[in-house]
Amino acid sequence: MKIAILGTGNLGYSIAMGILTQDDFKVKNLYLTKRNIDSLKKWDKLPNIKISTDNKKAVRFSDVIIIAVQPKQLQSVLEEIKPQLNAKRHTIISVVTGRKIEEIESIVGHGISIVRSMPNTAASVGQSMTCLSGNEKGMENVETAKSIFNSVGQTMCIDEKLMQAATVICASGIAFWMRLIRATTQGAVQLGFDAEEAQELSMQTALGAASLLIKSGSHPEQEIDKVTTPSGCTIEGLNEMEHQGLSSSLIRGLVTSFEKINQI
Ligand SMILES: NC(=O)C1=CN([C@@H]2O[C@H](COP(=O)(O)OP(=O)(O)OC[C@H]3O[C@@H](n4cnc5c(N)ncnc54)[C@H](OP(=O)(O)O)[C@@H]3O)[C@@H](O)[C@H]2O)C=CC1
Ligand SMILES: O=C(O)[C@@H]1CCC=N1
Repeated sequence: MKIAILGTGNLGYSIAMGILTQDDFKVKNLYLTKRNIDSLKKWDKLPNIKISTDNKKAVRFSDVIIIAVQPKQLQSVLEEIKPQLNAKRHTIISVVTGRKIEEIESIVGHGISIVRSMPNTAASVGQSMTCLSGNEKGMENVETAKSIFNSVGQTMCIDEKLMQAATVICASGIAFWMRLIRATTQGAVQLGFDAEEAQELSMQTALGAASLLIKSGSHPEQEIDKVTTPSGCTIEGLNEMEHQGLSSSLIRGLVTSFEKINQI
């Protein structure tokens, strides 16, 4: 597969990194663009990778076009590449926040296969959660998008109506979970661990909690019941966190983030 990433910034770079560092997924060519390519120079010598400022050339040399520019930059990039697009050959995968499939179609035309996707920066370490939806032609080719994003994590096909919510939960979610890990690290330091140890304890415990749910398929409360000894320290801490609004503040944060995303 020949893939172009137009706009290799934070997210585009994470996707490229994920694709390049896993073993099973074979990419014939990876064409990476941005306007200032200094930050990509170190990849220039790798085989099958092209670094360029030329979006049109990238499209001509690729089958799948991942667009990872800022929302305000999307229109001009689409207008720039439109003359190069071939409905029989190309699939556009947009990771751009808040830009609907119909907005992309209104610029490039209705015959083009379009997949709207929402990965996250954990793609760089093969652990993205990526939501996908597409126009009719895009859904015919959705296996192509799935194969790319399954190579850097897990995928879920969703109704496009849920894409904004998916952005908050999965993409912004990386930042939210980082803050939780940071806060538990700070708590561990206050309880006597040095900073490095504290972060290790916090990270591995977060990974353990997620892994328990993934592997057992159980509900979080079932796992909580196994940890909360009657009159013990866990329930005491948990209840204090809830008195201080832990669940409520998380849910309110998600809803506030969702309200903002609908203005982007
Ligand atoms: N960061 C994240 O975790 C997530 C981001 N998103 C969405 O992904 C998109 C990218 O986000 P993010 O990576 O954070 O943003 P960045 O600003 O880091 O990346 C955008 C990149 O696009 C490049 N660019 C701008 N204009 C052009 C152009 N005309 N041709 C080629 N490249 C161009 C910029 O580089 P240069 O200026 O050198 O051209 C920049 O590297 C956004 O729409 C964002 O909402 C979605 C999910 C998660
Ligand atoms: O913060 C943002 O707006 C983008 C969308 C999700 C992650 N970054």
